[in-house]
Amino acid sequence: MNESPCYIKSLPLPEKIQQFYIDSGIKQLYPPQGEVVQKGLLEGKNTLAAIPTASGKTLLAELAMLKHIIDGGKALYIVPLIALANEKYQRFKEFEKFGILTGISTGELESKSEGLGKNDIVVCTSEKTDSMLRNGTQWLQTLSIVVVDEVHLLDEKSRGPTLEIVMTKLRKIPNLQIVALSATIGNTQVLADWLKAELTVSDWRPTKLQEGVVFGKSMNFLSEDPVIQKEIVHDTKEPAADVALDTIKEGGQCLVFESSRRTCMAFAKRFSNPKNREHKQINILLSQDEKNKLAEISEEIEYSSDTTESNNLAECIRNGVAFHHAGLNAAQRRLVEDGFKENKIKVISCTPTLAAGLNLPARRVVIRSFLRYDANEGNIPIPVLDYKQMVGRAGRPHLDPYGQSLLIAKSSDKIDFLETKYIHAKAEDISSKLGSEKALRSHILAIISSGIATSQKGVIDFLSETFYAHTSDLSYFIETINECLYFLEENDLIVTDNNYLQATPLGQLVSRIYIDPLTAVVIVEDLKKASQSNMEITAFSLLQVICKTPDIRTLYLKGNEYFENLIYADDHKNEIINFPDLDEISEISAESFIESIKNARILLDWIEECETKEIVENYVIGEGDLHSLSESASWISHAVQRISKLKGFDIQNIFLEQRLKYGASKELVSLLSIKNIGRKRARKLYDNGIGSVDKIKSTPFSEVSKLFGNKITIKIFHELELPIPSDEIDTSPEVPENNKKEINQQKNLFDF
Ligand SMILES: Nc1ncnc2c1ncn2[C@@H]1O[C@H](COP(=O)(O)OP(=O)(O)OP(=O)(O)O)[C@@H](O)[C@H]1O
Repeated sequence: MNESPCYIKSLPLPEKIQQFYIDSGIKQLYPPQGEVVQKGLLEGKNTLAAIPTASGKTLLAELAMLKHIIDGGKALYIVPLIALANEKYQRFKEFEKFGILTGISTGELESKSEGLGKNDIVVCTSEKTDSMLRNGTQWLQTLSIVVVDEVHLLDEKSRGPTLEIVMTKLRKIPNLQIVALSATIGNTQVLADWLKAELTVSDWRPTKLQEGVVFGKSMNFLSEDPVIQKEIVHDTKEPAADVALDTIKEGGQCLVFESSRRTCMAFAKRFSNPKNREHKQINILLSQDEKNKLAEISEEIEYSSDTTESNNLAECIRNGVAFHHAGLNAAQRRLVEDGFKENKIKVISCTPTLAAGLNLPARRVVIRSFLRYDANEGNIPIPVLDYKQMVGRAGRPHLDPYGQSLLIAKSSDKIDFLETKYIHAKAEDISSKLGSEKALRSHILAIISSGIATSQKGVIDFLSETFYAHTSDLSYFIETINECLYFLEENDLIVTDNNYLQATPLGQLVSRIYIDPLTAVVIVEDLKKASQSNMEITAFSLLQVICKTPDIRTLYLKGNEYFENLIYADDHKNEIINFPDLDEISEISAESFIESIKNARILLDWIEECETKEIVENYVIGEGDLHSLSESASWISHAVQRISKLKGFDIQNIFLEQRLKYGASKELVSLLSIKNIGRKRARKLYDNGIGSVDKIKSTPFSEVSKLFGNKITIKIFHELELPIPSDEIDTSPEVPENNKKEINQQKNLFDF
């Protein structure tokens, strides 16, 4: 391979684009980037780049996409997470100055999103891409390049199969170039063979990474030859805290990875307790200016919510350490991430979700425990791939001379173990997770519904092109495919006529609205039963059906919640459509029934306008949990409505979809259609006799502004195209306090 440097100036791109990169400090490509270009990235060749975090994968994608667009093509950039989609979208929007348009879509799983096609680059999650493919979105067929970010996530049980199917479908577009970006994994060559791609594997990084183990008062960087040892000056009796303090002292930032939410918050709390040594020492290390900046973030966190967890987070940040996990609401997560990016927050105690993609580099990364809890297997060691993703966050390009990562050894004999198990270990092979019936049934229905396959052979032929088929035994696969076809036919989702397969109207709907066929089966069964009986269907009845479906990631039962919810279920027997005989069913089924009761109760409280603080504290859940539960329930309630209509069930519309989205009662639904009105403002309007959009239209500006102040009222009047008295414009008093909280609340809800 040619080792000579590859300059931006030498790339086949217009001068103004070359200059854009040079002005941003990128004059020449990093060696692995150069290798990828040399192997044909800009000549349209399929490419698999398996190179470490922060070594410039995004730049490769940009160069390839720009080349296509200059030549009249169109690009799709697929990401695994919404947060990552936003990050990439913001970046690609910088190309607007060259007349290159970027669009983003992460939600609305039933829409064709034809409007997105006007863009040159579209950033989407794999689920959104799959839904557009199912709905026959035309512009997808005009793509000339697809970039798949974090392609190693093919290995992930919940989302990998969708990514795999999306890639298999997209590969059928003629002359499409696929650029797949991956972390370093074991079987890159196998993946490259599947993609018919040129492969570049490298462990080169722009900033060197020293990987080590802490034992006692000593940091031992074992990846170095000779091994580098460094004594830790601080002494809090907590090695991870000592390393964090040492990092701050050196002017750096530190990420501390914990294995659970509980330990993640506990670590941050120890730092924030004025009685503890950690806090005393961090207090000395931070300057007054730094403390002021932390206090500002802390105030914003307090503003974003009034839950105890939010107050705890605010308190921790005020005292120098943040925590970050999926239970936080979206505004809080963003405040912590931005605070860290801006170098205001020096230490984040986090769960591994933070390592999954977002560009949050730190001088040091500490992994406090290499164990992770698994519901089936108990505490198990994390995979090397996850370890590499976490430690890969260490070292900020252009800012740090090197990055350092540290595992904690609790005893001296663990040092060798950790060295072999992680530091010198190669990441595992990835494997397809498409082989299960759960993963396959939804995609098989979609293939049939969209006409990709019209026979069993057609289904098998299509699936023979997947990564699963490329790497596994087909006979077992075919058996599972046949079981799925049987399931779909049994449940009226497909029909077979002389070997000709066709989706029924129900099957077509299920595929388009993007739900698991089993979800549809549960809904149909329960709605049928309900419509045949005389029972009164309440919001709780439908919420319980929704919470039984496999598309809802329910919140688990804790402690003695089983019995408490069993009693509740018994008291509300009349409202439950399908009350199983708990003595006759398995323990697991009984538990999941009771779990559906708990989750339905949470959602009922939400749509009955209980305060968020009250809900999260009563059920001991995070705000983020509540929002993702209500978001997914809102999506399934849409499915309930559509299926009910299609099948002609006589179920009264109780507006669950909108109510779940905003957490509001039925009488507020019409007000919630206005952009700046959420649950609290709608309630205020309603209680003041302004209970509908028409009523707002007939209410004087001054009356509405008494409730919300001028600024918000102007926004509402603007949206409704109502005249605003000229003397009211911009003489506004500030928005009342709880309304500000509501703004954040709404933002969060749309953010998942
Ligand atoms: N050839 C280069 N010369 C100088 N800086 C570069 C070069 N390539 C990329 N960078 C810079 O390095 C940083 C990391 O690059 P980038 O975000 O593309 O990495 P990545 O591999 O996509 O990271 P991650 O896996 O974390 O998403 C960015 O600030 C980028 O501008």
